[in-house]
Amino acid sequence: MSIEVRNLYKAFGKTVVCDHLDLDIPSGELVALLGPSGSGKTSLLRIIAGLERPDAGTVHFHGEDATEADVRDRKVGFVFQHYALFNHMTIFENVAFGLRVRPKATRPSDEQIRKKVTELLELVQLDWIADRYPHQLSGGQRQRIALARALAVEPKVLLLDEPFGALDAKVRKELRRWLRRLHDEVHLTSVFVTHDQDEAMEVADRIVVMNHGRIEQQGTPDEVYDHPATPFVLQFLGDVNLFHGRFGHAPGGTAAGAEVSYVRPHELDIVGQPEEGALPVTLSQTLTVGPNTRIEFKRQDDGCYVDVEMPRAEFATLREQLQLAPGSVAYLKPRRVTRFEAEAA
Ligand SMILES: Nc1ncnc2c1ncn2[C@@H]1O[C@H](COP(=O)(O)OP(=O)(O)OP(=O)(O)O)[C@@H](O)[C@H]1O
Repeated sequence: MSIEVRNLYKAFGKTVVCDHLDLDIPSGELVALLGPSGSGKTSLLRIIAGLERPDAGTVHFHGEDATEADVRDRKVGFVFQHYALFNHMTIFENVAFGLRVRPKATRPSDEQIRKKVTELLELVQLDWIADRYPHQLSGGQRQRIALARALAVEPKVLLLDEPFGALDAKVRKELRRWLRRLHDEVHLTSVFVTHDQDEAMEVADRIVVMNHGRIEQQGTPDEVYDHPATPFVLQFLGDVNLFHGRFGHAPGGTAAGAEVSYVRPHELDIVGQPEEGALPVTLSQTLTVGPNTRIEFKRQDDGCYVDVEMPRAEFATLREQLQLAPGSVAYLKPRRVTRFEAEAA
């Protein structure tokens, strides 16, 4: 089921959380609402869910106006950050719950419920813990059960609010991949809220970047990363070095002064000799984390720091070749520069 949001407006007192938003979510897509804390992601999700009323604007589900529809009639499934499983019920009964509380006329038989719950537990690969209780499960397992429970009532839309937010980094990573695979099997229109750009990039078909209640940009992960529409999107999606004016030129020139140049740390080459367009710098320190080394340089013109990142083996070779150590002089050449007008930055 597709979702169409039109001219949506919502404010809490003076805080505008949805500032005349338009958004189209095609049927079957997995969309991430990505933005910093307070940008309005959760409010938008709650309005789509029917848990919150907009002040103005509409939400359509597959062309039908659902703005005034009750949350129960919207056929949405929810998964929240804090898994709200019933502790006194087995995992099986937790997943079966939504089916068992249906009115008699639409309630499936015990046999149908058994079949459905078993299928869902297999889908989330936890059929072997059906008889356990929530406290006997890990956080990651509980979130998978929360997802199975949301899917049990066959929602037309799945809404997830920071579903992995309470889990540690390793489990989070596993569950991202797992959610992606699950979505490829089920193809349910899904919207998930996250403030983690890696999570959005890895999981979503499309990313909607939000800031101050507005949509800054939407597109595939590659589109928003490679062609950021605004300095905010560029900076939110990963580390970046900022240079006033044209890269490699001192700020203050007429045309150059009106621009800001951005270069990501992994898009800078280190060379040993001065070259046209290369920035003279002094090595300050290096830091190796996992497979990459981050090298911090100080610009010779204005003393600002510039970060470069590269695979650790590559840096080890380069360090040998150029005899790099703290205090060494080197030159930085960008492989790619993104420029915005200074006012936009
Ligand atoms: N019920 C409410 N009453 C008053 N203010 C609210 C309410 N809900 C949200 N807000 C405010 O609206 C702003 C946007 O909140 P929202 O939860 O939508 O942002 P978010 O992008 O999801 O942020 P986070 O990642 O921190 O949850 C925040 O400043 C928040 O304090």
